[in-house]
Amino acid sequence: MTFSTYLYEKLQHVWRQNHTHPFVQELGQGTLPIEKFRFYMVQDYLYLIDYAKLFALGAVKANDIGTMGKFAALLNSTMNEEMSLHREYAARFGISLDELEQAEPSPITLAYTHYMLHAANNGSLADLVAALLPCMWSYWEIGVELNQIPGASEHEWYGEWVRMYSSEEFGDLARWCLDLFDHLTEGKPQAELDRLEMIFLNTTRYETLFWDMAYHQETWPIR
Ligand SMILES: Cc1ncc(CO)c(N)n1
Repeated sequence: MTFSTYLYEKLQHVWRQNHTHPFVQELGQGTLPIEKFRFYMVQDYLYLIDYAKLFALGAVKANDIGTMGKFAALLNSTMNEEMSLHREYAARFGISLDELEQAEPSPITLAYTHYMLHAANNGSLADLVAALLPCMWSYWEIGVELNQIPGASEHEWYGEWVRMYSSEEFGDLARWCLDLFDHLTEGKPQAELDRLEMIFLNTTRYETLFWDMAYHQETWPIR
């Protein structure tokens, strides 16, 4: 069994909380209040800035030219495609570039991105990928699952989100990340696998906390 399959099966009870979260369910049903999605978009833009840095660090930590090139391509497509799509999508919700760039990260956004950057900066390439994998994999799975709800991909406001994350292009990225993780963890000592499992578990949990933060539009309780 690959390490990703092992983690996936072992952590299903945590993993599924992302799928069943009211934010995700209401997004798929098209009933999510627009202000909650608007709040999510701004925080997710801030998230993507640090997420892109993980790809840059992946290029630094890669041990072969092929992997290095792939991380460079991921950095480029996140910075110059996904984020510009995000800006256009945000504009439809009346969110200006200024608002996106001057927004303050919420406590959860800050904790999540800094946790990922800490794992990536201080660990091996496997640590970096363990931090990254739940984000990509769970968004892809959620995208595919929501895309099966009749009308979800054509929804006036949320259809674009569903189409983006259920796309073959996004699926290819998630699959590449999965294969890399399984390759990097093959035959690794148990102590290292245990550390990677903790990182994977924590970023899976942070995904749920991120949906929760958006659903409740949580900012700093202290201004
Ligand atoms: C919080 C979060 N996780 C994962 C993704 C997938 O890119 C995203 N855009 N935002």
